[in-house]
Amino acid sequence: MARNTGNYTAVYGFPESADAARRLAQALEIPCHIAELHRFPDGESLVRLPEPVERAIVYRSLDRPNDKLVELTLAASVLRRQGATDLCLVAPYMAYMRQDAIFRPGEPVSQTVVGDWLGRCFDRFVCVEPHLHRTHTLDEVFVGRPSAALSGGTPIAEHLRANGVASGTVIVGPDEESAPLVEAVAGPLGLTGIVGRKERRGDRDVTVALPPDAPIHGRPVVIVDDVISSGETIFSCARAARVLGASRVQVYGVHALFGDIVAERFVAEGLGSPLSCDGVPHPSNALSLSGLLADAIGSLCAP
Ligand SMILES: O=P(O)(O)OC[C@H]1O[C@@H](O)[C@H](O)[C@@H]1O
Repeated sequence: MARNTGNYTAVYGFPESADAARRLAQALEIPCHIAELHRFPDGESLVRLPEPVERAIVYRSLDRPNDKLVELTLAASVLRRQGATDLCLVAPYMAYMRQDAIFRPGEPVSQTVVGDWLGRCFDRFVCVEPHLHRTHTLDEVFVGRPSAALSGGTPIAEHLRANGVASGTVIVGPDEESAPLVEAVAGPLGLTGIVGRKERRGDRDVTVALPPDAPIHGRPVVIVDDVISSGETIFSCARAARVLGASRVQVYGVHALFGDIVAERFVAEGLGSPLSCDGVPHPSNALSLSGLLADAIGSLCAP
């Protein structure tokens, strides 16, 4: 049976994530066009999207977001001018979600600012693990716009199943906020899931404590988290798992935001390479989100 495309007739991608945009278009069986980007010597961007359609999916994650936000705004403007009546932004990684409150006087609520901004450009939104903590749903971010916040747990559970996960494996999340992801991985596989307690004192100053009675001794541990950035959360969590006697530690991060120096730390910490989803292009990408995203687009636009 043909997949429900939500009546969207094309996916528009951007050069840095062209392959993932094409995979989504392929899953939906619709064409994919890649935007032409030009960077002027003064740093301004120009976006060209020559193929007009009425209902368009725009695919782009907002890692390293500042230029991308402007370019998405320009892209939406081009598509509207060319007659688009419905624009769905598929941004597997949505930026500025972590500043969802004023933590110190004088700060903005960046999540609200960016939500309002993109809500003026796009009609619908699909994101994966959008770091909704104090804000509980994407409806509060993109007010009045239909949206879907997808769990990265399904592709991780599928990957573990396909690779023959050992029955005694324990799925570990570093903090209470990772509990839904842990459950989405452990539940379908019938595995035990536990979460730790994280204390963050600075960007790279993090300690994760696991419950001392966690049933980890002699068992393989899989740590799962929504984002890996400095890696400190994972490193601390992995150390805690080893102190409790984990027989081996494997790591999955939904969104890999780290560079080479952090990748080397993974090796130095004896963790091997973490695996990530392809929402943010990264050498650790091993899990495709295309099927999950394609299914969500159909449901988001179901009559
Ligand atoms: O510790 P690093 O990798 O810098 O940051 C990632 C962590 O910080 C949190 O916001 C994320 O949910 C994740 O647990």
